[in-house]
Amino acid sequence: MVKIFYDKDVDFNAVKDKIIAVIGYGSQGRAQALNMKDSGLNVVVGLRPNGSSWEKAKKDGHEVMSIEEAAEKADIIHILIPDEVQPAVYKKQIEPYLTEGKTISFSHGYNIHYGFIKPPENVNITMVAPKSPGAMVRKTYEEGFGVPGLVAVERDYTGDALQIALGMAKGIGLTRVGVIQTTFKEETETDLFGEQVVLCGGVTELIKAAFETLVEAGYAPEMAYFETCHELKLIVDLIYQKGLQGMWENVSNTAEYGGLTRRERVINEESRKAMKEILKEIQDGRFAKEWSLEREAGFPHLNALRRLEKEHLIEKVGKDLRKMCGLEKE
Ligand SMILES: NC(=O)C1=CN([C@@H]2O[C@H](COP(=O)(O)OP(=O)(O)OC[C@H]3O[C@@H](n4cnc5c(N)ncnc54)[C@H](OP(=O)(O)O)[C@@H]3O)[C@@H](O)[C@H]2O)C=CC1
Ligand SMILES: CC[C@](O)(C(C)=O)C(=O)O
Ligand SMILES: [Mg+2]
Ligand SMILES: [Mg+2]
Repeated sequence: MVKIFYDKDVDFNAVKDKIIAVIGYGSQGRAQALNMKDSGLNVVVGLRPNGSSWEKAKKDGHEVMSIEEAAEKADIIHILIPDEVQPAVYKKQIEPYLTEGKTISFSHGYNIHYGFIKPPENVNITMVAPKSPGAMVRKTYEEGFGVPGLVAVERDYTGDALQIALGMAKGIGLTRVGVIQTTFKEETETDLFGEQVVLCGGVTELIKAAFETLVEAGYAPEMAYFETCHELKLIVDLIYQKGLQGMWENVSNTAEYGGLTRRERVINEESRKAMKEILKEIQDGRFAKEWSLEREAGFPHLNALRRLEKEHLIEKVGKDLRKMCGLEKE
């Protein structure tokens, strides 16, 4: 049984007198720093002085300083820069200031789990991870609610590491919805699997394959776009709000029968085997090693794949149709 924490289970005692340095001001950094500050916590933001985030964070009213200064000043150093740059920034700009009893905190277990960051023995290692992109973390907080989240403790040096992680989770607004206690290993492996197989990898390839099938068969790309991409949101919203059952109840009986009888021809034993292989690569560290090598080489594969994705017909058609629907400007 998972343990879930709500607002009523958590207080700010472990964090209220501490300085929390949010390192990075991107998707998660901005949302989490603003939410914790608005919740009354002592937040400073650590950034590289020549980067574009500096002015943004200043404009949002934060006390902004270099990463080294923030790491030195803070009791809790919450690292919210991209996973692939964290090890180098940590080693040079954070580790020298990570003194006894401090807490190093993450929103993804990746670098700790795969050993790319190895903090000293005399600090806490914690995780507070919203289960949502940053924009939603901020938007729902401002609306008085929040998004669900995870907390984990990899090392409890001070004896109150869980209370520190939970205090931060409350400040971010996550305990308004519910925060599950997990481990760095479980969060890392399930997060990577989810984004590779369903959320980012699986769904985009499914959309593209279905779009290409219709276009190759002579159907208008605009029709193909609406059918294989645009309407997906409506279906996902139904599943999100009412579960699979609620979705089936809301589509036509024809769609229900066709979907239930055909889906295993698309996602079948072969796909399940591929999912198991992908999970194995995540579990045994092959994916992490590949991603590190890709970064060291200057992202050649990622850049080529980005270019191909950008040039796909679905992107050109989609842009025009999203403009038509008032979803995208310019
Ligand atoms: N994106 C999401 O919604 C989610 C992310 N996470 C996790 O949260 C963490 C942060 O991810 P995310 O918010 O996407 O990150 P972003 O890519 O949005 O981070 C951008 C920030 O990192 C700074 N930055 C980038 N490179 C460097 C560098 N070399 N040195 C110093 N600062 C740098 C940028 O500063 P500058 O302006 O100076 O370039 C900017 O402030 C990751 O661990 C991720 O896995 C977890 C859940 C969801
Ligand atoms: C789904 C992608 C994600 O895992 C996320 C927003 O949770 C990420 O790494 O960005
Ligand atoms: Mg995720
Ligand atoms: Mg992720």
